[in-house]
Amino acid sequence: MPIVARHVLPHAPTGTAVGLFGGSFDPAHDGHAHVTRHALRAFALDRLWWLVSPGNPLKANGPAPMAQRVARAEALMSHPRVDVTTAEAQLGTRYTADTLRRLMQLYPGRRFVWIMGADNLAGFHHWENWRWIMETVPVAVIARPGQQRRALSSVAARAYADRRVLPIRAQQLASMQAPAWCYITIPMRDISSTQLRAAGGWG
Ligand SMILES: Nc1ncnc2c1ncn2[C@@H]1O[C@H](COP(=O)(O)OP(=O)(O)OP(=O)(O)O)[C@@H](O)[C@H]1O
Ligand SMILES: O=C(O)c1ccc[n+]([C@@H]2O[C@H](COP(=O)([O-])O)[C@@H](O)[C@H]2O)c1
Repeated sequence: MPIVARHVLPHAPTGTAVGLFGGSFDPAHDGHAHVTRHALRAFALDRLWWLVSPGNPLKANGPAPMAQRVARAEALMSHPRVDVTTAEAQLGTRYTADTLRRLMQLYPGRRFVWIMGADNLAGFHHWENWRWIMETVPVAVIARPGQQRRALSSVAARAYADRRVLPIRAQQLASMQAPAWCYITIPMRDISSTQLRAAGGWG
C-alpha cells in the first residue's frame, strides 16, 4: 500500500508541545475533529498528530485498511497545526508505550502529551505498560458522553489521583513533569465510529 512521505514522520521544532492523539479512526468523525480543536487550545499545544493505528491491540476485529482510514481522516481534519500520520505503521509499533519510546528517541526535546477520550482512561489499566506511559508523558483526557463516572473512578485515575491537574492549569500540562494528567470537560459530541459503521458510514 503506497503511503505518501508526508505521513511518515511530521515536523516539530525542538521545544514545541506536541499532542499525540492515537486512534483507530475507523472511520474518523466529527467527534475526533472536535476533540482535536479543543485540545490544541485547552492544552496550549503547538502541534497535534493523529496516529492512525495499524490496529488497536485490544480490539479483536481489525480495522479498515490504513489507506482508507487515512484518506477519510485527512478529508475530515484540515487544520494548519494538525498532521494525520501513519507513524505507527512506519515505526512498526502498535502498543502506545512502544510508540512513545520511539518518538521520544526520534524527537528529543519535544514536549509530548498523550491525548485520549474518557472511555480510554476508563480502560487504561489494560494497556501494555500503562504505568510507564503515565510516568513518562503528561496525559490529557477529554470528556466523552456517558464516560465521566467510569473514567474518574478507573484504576488509572485512582492510582494517579495525587497527580491530577485541575483544568485551570491545563495550559501548563505539556510542560509538567509526568506523572501529570488532566481531565477536561468540553461541549460533548455523542458520536462514535461504531455508530457510523453500523449506519454504513464507510459508504
Ligand atoms: N465523541 C468523542 N468524544 C471524545 N473523545 C472521542 C470521541 N470519539 C472518539 N474519541 C476519542 O478518540 C480516540 C480515538 O477513538 P476511536 O478512533 O476508537 O473512535 P471511536 O468513535 O471511539 O471508535 P469505536 O466506536 O470504533 O470504538 C480515543 O481516545 C477516543 O476516546
Ligand atoms: O498500548 C496499548 O496496550 C493500547 C491498548 C488499547 C489502545 N491503545 C491505543 O489507544 C488509541 C485509541 O484506540 P482506539 O481503538 O480506541 O481508537 C490507539 O492509539 C491505540 O493504539 C493502546
